[in-house]
Amino acid sequence: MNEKKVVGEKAVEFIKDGMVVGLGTGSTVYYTIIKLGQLVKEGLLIQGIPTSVQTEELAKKVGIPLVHFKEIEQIDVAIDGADEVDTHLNLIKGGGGALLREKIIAKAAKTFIVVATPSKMVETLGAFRLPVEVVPFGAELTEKHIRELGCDPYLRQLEGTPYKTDNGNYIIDCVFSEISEAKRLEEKLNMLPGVVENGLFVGMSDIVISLDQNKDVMLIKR
Ligand SMILES: O=C(CO)[C@H](O)[C@H](O)COP(=O)(O)O
Repeated sequence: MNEKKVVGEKAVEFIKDGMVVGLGTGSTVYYTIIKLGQLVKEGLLIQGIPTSVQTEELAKKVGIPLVHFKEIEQIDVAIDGADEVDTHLNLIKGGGGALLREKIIAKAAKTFIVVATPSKMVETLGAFRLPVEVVPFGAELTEKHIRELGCDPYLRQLEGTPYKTDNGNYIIDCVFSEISEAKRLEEKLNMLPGVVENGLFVGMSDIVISLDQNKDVMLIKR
């Protein structure tokens, strides 16, 4: 069973004609986007807003019409994956480096749906390294300040050089053994000069689509 495909495709059931849809990034929401492309070919009328260059290219390839922020009044539904989902439906995101655009779009959406295989479901956030997007200027200093919040920070690398996001920034992946106060940490990180955004999504998810112990689709609502 392809779990990512099952949960990813389930999300399209929430999409109706006329909606503006935030399109997330990653290998789970990939299946949502492919399925939406099929439905568009069959006559579904939607407009998409991608959260990354990678998703923009995929959406164009499968024929989902895209729209710019200035042309819309609201985003009806945003669908995205996650790296961890806790029991309060708080998330760590950004494993694919798209956390800033993902958070902007999730925040703007009336309904934010997360597609997550059971391996992403955790009691407490923190086993996955928390991605923090920082501006390149003074990144060494920003990293030092992040370390002072109690984590081991690692500047993300790609082929021997610092990984760059679609926004031209760096990602610092932070090992916190356990994140007990996610909202407080989210705020503390974002108050540091040089930090653009971090991958904690607290109180943002409306629905999480996953699988139960029998591998049946499960909807968890806030
Ligand atoms: O936050 C993300 C990208 O920035 C992804 O949604 C997250 O990494 C999950 O990806 P995948 O579905 O490939 O496991």
